[in-house]
Amino acid sequence: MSKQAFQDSYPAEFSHCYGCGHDNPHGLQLKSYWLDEEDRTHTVAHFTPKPYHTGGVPDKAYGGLIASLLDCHGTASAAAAAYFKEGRKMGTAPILRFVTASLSIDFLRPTPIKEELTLYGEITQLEGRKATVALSLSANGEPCATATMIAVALKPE
Ligand SMILES: CCCCC/C=C\C/C=C\C/C=C\C/C=C\CCCC(=O)SCCNC(=O)CCNC(=O)[C@H](O)C(C)(C)COP(=O)(O)OP(=O)(O)OC[C@H]1O[C@@H](n2cnc3c(N)ncnc32)[C@H](O)[C@@H]1OP(=O)(O)O
Repeated sequence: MSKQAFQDSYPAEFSHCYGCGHDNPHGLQLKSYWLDEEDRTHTVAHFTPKPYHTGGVPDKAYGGLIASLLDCHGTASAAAAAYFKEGRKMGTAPILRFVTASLSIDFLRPTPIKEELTLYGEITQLEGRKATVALSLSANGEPCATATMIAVALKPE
C-alpha cells in the first residue's frame, strides 16, 4: 500500500465528504490506496463497521453504508487513475476531482458488521473526463456486493 491515502491528498475544501473526508469527524473517513504500487490498475480500502451501521438486524450492515463506501472508493480510484495517466502526483494543481454520475450496485449477500470489509476497485475505462470503475466489497474473502460506477471529473471552473 502507498503511504498516503488518496483522500489525504485532497485539498481542504474537498475534505468534508461524509464518506471519506478527513475533516469530517462524523464521517466514515474511508482511505483508499493502490493495491500494488508497481501496477497502478487496482485499488483497495478497508473499513470495519461500527455497531450503529446496522441495517435492521444487529449483525448485518446497512445497504446505504455499503453504497457510501463504494461511492467514495470509486471516485477516489478514478482520481488516482487520472493523476497517474497524466504523470502527476495526486493533489497537484490543477486539482482533478471526480463526482459520481452513476453507481449501480448488486447486493449479493448480507454484509457482516463485525468483520473488516475489503473494497477493491479497477479502472476499466478512462477517457476524457469520464472513468468507469468496477468495484467490489468483501468480508472474509467472500464478495457481498459488486458495483459499476461512472465517475466524471469536475470541470476546472
Ligand atoms: C460531493 C459534491 C457534489 C456536488 C458537486 C459540486 C461541487 C463539488 C466539488 C468538489 C467535489 C470534491 C470531492 C467530492 C468527494 C467525494 C465524492 C464522493 C462521491 C459523491 O458522492 S459525488 C456526489 C453525487 N454526485 C453528484 O452530485 C453529481 C451530480 N451531477 C453532476 O454534477 C453532473 O451531471 C456531472 C458532473 C456528473 C456531469 O455533468 P457535466 O455537464 O460536467 O458533464 P457531461 O454531462 O458533459 O458528461 C461528461 C461525460 O460523462 C457522461 N455522463 C454523465 N452523466 C452520466 C451518467 N449518469 N451515466 C453515464 N454517463 C454519464 C457523459 O455522457 C459524458 O461522456 P462523453 O464525454 O463520453 O460524452
